[in-house]
Amino acid sequence: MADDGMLLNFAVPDSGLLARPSFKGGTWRDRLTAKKAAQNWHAKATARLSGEKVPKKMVENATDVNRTALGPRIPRASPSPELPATTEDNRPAKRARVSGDFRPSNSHSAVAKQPGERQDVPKGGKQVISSLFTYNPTPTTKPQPSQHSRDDAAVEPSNAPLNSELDTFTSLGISAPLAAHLLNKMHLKAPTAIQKAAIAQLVQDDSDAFIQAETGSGKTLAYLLPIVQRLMELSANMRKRNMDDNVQRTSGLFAIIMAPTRELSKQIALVLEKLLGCAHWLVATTVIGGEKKKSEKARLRKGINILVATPGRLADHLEHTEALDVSNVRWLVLDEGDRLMELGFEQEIQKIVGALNLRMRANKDDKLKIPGLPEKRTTVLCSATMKMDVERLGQISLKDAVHIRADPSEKGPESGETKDDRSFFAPAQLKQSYAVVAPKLRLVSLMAYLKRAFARKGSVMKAIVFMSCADSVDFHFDLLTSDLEAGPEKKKAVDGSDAEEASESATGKKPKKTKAIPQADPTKLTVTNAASPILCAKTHTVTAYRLHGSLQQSLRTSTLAHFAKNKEPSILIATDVASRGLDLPNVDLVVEFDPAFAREDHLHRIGRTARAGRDGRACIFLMPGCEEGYVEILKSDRKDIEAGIHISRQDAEDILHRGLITSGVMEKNAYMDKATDLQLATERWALASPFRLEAARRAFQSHIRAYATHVAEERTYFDIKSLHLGHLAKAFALRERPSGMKVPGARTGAGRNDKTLAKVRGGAKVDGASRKAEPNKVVDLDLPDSHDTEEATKMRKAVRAREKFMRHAGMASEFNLG
Ligand SMILES: Nc1ncnc2c1ncn2[C@@H]1O[C@H](COP(=O)(O)OP(=O)(O)OP(=O)(O)O)[C@@H](O)[C@H]1O
Repeated sequence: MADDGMLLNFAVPDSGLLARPSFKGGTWRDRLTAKKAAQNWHAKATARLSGEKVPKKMVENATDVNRTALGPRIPRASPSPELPATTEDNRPAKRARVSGDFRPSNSHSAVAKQPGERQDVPKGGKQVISSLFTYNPTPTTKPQPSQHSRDDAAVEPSNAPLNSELDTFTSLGISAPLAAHLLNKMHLKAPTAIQKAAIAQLVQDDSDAFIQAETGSGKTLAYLLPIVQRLMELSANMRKRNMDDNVQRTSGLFAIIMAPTRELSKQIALVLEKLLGCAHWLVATTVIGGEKKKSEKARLRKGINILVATPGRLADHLEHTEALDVSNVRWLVLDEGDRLMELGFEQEIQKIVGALNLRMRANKDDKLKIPGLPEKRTTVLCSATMKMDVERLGQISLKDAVHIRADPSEKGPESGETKDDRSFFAPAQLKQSYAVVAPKLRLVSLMAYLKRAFARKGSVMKAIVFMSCADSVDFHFDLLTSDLEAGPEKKKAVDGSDAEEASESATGKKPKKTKAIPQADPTKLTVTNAASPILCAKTHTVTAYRLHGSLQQSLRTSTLAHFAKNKEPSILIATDVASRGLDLPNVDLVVEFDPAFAREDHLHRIGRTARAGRDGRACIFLMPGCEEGYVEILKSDRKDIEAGIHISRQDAEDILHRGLITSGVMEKNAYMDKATDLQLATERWALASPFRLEAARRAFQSHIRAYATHVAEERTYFDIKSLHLGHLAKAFALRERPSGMKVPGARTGAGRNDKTLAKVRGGAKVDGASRKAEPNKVVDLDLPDSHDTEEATKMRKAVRAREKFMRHAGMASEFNLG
């Protein structure tokens, strides 16, 4: 609104217009914005009064500043005594506009009703439209100038293949045909450091082994290659003795590889299949659940030599499938041992190890049938960490194990450092950064960050964004794959369509123009990939994918396969179901939008990039305040932090500016307008459909619950009582007060009701004057008691709480227990 009309009413004192008003209260940014607005207004008024033409830019600036200051938070100039006040100027500064009608009366507002827009506001529901840039907590830490001075060239990758001519697969005892197959078919020239150590040991020795190495260092081949090599030797032995031609599928089951999730098992099976290309007489299969047991049984009956399994399903088959003969098993691998324990597979593993021991003893004569079959079984345990539960797993499964590490000079259990999981580091070449972003700015900052990342084709091919819960993944996926500018009548073509249609759009084919179905739920779980209009650039499209445990297994598998194969820029929004062991090619960037529940999870997440010596970037979003302390954890990720490697920092302003202001613009604060517009567009988008609104509320609530499940020792950084729920709601495009939020069909747990959020805060009112939480009140979320001192108890409780949270949030199958 132009101010011109109002100025006509002003009486101008002789002294000329204006003793400059003073600006008090708010942050320096608020005061600066208000001061600029007043300066513009002052210059304009003076020009008008002296009959000069007002430059157009000045008018725009004044309007822009007002718009940015949408919310009433901008401290108004104290009315000058010389200034006859208008009604507008006399209006007391309000913190936020709260009204039954969610439309602000302010005509400057960018929230004016859009044509065709639905106003899905609950009857009598309060809407809060506040400015994005006011009342934000200020960061407690400042960036160090040196934090931006990382010398990339000096960093040697820590998980790359070795480059000495002496380090070849054959020099480690791998046969020439297998080494040739590795080179010609799998394009692997030299082993990585962990492969060198593990292959040399396992090819010639039958001792048990504990393999510990960082992410992306090639652990899978480190244990698969020796097994395949030894089985090929068995075959050669049989040929020599003129027995059968080779080892046949009916010769027996020789190796079992256990992994905690179905995805990981499938991935291992794929690598194994490639490896067996040079020994086609060896047969491998998987038993991992999610498939009919009958067909698994049929495969087992036909005979297999190597089995990849999840513990639950394997234990089941051992009990119920007669055809599964494990008397010849001489290699047992427990991959991701710490995860196996975390997910509560201890009992199953105990059962399996017990059954293997029993049947091996009972069938000792069988080895005569297969000359060269080792007397004893070799058990290999792989884990990134050496936590107490891994020790327990070692006790169950290993005997006199050799500790294999990439760098043998590192200290191990023999040095008495068994419980030190600080021996698990991020790859040296991984560039880490953190973004300090206030809760209200989180959503727009994420979009700006991703926009910038994908702006230039090729700068980022693939990115993974980690979120804390499935509901949040669904909400963000839906948002990123929607056209925020289009009204509901121009709904995205993939809304309401099935997965195949979505896949087509992802493969570059034109999306089918399906008719918008008004009642179709756009959040429905059959669509797991679609183009992301907000991230697409003129030169390329960006496809967004979602992945979490509430999706059907078949959909999860196809989504991962699709993401892995996609040669165009793409982004996977996922829960921790994608954090462990998954080897997705060309992931250049990992964004931890919600920090992980524990340091190890965080290391596994960022380990999805910078694999096998390749470059990679990772960025974690932290909120100002106690979360900034998490930087200490980030520093502990790095072995090389003392060597001058820095973790760079970005603030929300940088992110918004870089992501939203493209061409050589202009005013310093233009990003505020853009961010405000974007935020308002997301809010309108959420309001336009009851499904979206519900999904946004559900995502918000699940996010808060997930927030409460950080492991006890990290809860100083993630203190749920310090969360500003009202601000955080804005990051889910919500205009409602969290206290009154109702989610029909929310995945609530037993005994939970709509007051959950208030309870999270220790019974304090969520909004309004009594916002402060009562510090000593116990958080009522069925969470672990934070007063425990014993580490083991803490960990167990945290895991139990997390499992409980998942159950309550309807994510029981998050990890696909096999
Ligand atoms: N010798 C090698 N040379 C080049 N690339 C390799 C080599 N060995 C493995 N790789 C590649 O490295 C990547 C990571 O391998 P793998 O998944 O086995 O790592 P990992 O150590 O198990 O990682 P995580 O701990 O994340 O599970 C794979 O893409 C694999 O093909």
